[in-house]
Amino acid sequence: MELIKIEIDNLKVIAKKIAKFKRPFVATIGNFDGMHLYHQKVLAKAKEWSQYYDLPMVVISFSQNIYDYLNYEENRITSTKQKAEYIEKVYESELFIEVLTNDELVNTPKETFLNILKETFNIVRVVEGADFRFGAQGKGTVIDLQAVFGLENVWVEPRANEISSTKIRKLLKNGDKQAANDLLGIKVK
Ligand SMILES: Cc1cc2nc3c(=O)[nH]c(=O)nc-3n(C[C@H](O)[C@H](O)[C@H](O)COP(=O)(O)O)c2cc1C
Ligand SMILES: Nc1ncnc2c1ncn2[C@@H]1O[C@H](COP(=O)(O)OP(=O)(O)OP(=O)(O)O)[C@@H](O)[C@H]1O
Repeated sequence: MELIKIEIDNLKVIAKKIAKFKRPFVATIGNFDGMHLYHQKVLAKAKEWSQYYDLPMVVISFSQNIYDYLNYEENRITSTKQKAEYIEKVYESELFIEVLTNDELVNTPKETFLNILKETFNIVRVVEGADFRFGAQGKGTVIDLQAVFGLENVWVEPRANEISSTKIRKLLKNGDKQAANDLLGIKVK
């Protein structure tokens, strides 16, 4: 698996780095902090589509959770290195992209982000949970993904409210490591 770190406003460099893959991608995008059970569900579906349609898989993540960036906080459970190792080992993804979280990313309108996914990354299928948000102020939703990629090319995993990275961070803050690790793919030591 290749790990590429990019900045969202450097499209020419991104295009150059992606060009060697030649074929369109199945993508999933998100923080995937901790790889909890529903992250695993989303990633497994992306893998399944990648195999079924014979397309390479790309996981797009961010150097920092945008919420943390905006609030000058650091609540990460898992490092990029741990995430990349897990995605390579368990899902054999061809590509892992880490987008630098900066003001340019946060202010990228949803239309621009969609255009980058389609034109620069050559993504044709996307897998996300129902509450996935993207673009400035988190205005983009899975409906926007469906409008651009086609209804049949976007898998929407129903939201299971009992599990989120936010809830797991709270468990860890309260010292309940066992309960957190029961939900996490990448265990906390
Ligand atoms: C280009 C881009 C810009 C974003 N801008 C914001 C933002 O301004 N405010 C915000 O709360 N979240 C923003 N988000 C983050 C999303 O709300 C979301 O946290 C992230 O994409 C992961 O998806 P999920 O946590 O909804 O599953 C942005 C995401 C992307 C990809
Ligand atoms: N409980 C869940 N049920 C279904 N899909 C989920 C669930 N949690 C995350 N996902 C999906 O996994 C992908 C990556 O999610 P991401 O890590 O960005 O957010 P998150 O786990 O909801 O984190 P947070 O709780 O910090 O918002 C997204 O498509 C998201 O919708």
